Amino acid sequence: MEAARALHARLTKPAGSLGALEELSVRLAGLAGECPPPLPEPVAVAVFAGDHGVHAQGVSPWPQEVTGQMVANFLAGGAVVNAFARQVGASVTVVDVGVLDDLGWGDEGGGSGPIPAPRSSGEEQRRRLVAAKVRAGTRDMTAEAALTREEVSAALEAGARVAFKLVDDGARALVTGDMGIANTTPAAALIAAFTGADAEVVTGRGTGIDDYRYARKVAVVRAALNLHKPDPADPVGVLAAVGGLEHAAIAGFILGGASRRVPVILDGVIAVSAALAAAALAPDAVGAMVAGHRSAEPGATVALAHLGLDPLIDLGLRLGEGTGAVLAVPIVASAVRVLHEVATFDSAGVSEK
Ligand SMILES: Cc1cc2ncn([C@H]3O[C@H](COP(=O)(O)O)[C@@H](O)[C@H]3O)c2cc1C
Ligand SMILES: O=C(O)c1cccnc1
Repeated sequence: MEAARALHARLTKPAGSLGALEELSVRLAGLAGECPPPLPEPVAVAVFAGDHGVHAQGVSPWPQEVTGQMVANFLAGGAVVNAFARQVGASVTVVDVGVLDDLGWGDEGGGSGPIPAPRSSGEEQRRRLVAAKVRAGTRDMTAEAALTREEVSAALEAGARVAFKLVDDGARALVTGDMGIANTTPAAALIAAFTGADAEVVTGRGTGIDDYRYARKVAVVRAALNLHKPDPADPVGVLAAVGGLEHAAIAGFILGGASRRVPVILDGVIAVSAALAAAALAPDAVGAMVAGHRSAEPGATVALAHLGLDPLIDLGLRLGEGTGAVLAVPIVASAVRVLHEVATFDSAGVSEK
């Protein structure tokens, strides 16, 4: 990091003129342990999918089968995250850690299902399904713990395994994605549990709900927290009480990437709620996290502040899937490219002030 700061001071630009990109490139040099750090490419997006027992409480206007249907859409290349990933040349891996439907591809574990025919886009995209279902959806956290500790461990390990495989296959930046109808509810509960913020402050409208349903959602988050009183010093216990399988898997994915010293670009509120769990398990993992964007969900801002991360972009997105994080990829790559390619005052013969 010292070497990166010293190099920045010699590049042909006023010191500090690249704002947040300078500190980002310094952090990435620290993560890699070398200056300049490797360019963060190729990029691999992993979309973790799961369903939620708390859906029964009326917290989302969408039917649960949309989760499995969207998995098929990701594999066909037709979701927003596919379009954005094509724009930056990223692969898309879909990981079933907890979808209610069996997706028709069996769950023998580790295999990859048949990929539907690509949509008619000229650009190629590597897409793959990883079958790693821990359980067909969580339990309703307002009645009992959403998961057992063993199920949380299995999901954490599934996420870490995906990170290892993607890095072994060459990825030099990982992007978190999520799909799971009702998953903004456990995300809010996780953020409240880890930061101590009130349920009302961290709960948002998710896919878009009216005032009646919103009041109900806040009450559901509050009821789950009151029932389980999760201890933030026990992150596996917090994930078991009020988490989701995709939340736990994303936490494992972050830890897997961090342990390989590869940057993990975080998407929206589901990702940052999972990042709080990852940070509670291994505080050093924050060094590998890059906050891709600020989700419109209020809990995301609370979680980012707790992690001490500033988001790179703020476009009012509230979709998930990894979309906001994929949009940040060119910014992360540009920050690193500066350290590789920009001339110094000496080499370019530019006068200093
Ligand atoms: C068609 C569709 C595509 C999506 N892609 C991401 N989400 C996002 O919305 C869901 C969370 O919002 P809530 O908690 O309000 O249910 C998650 O599946 C999330 O990934 C989608 C939602 C829908 C309906
Ligand atoms: O920020 C997100 O990831 C998000 C927001 C709303 C709905 N689904 C996801």
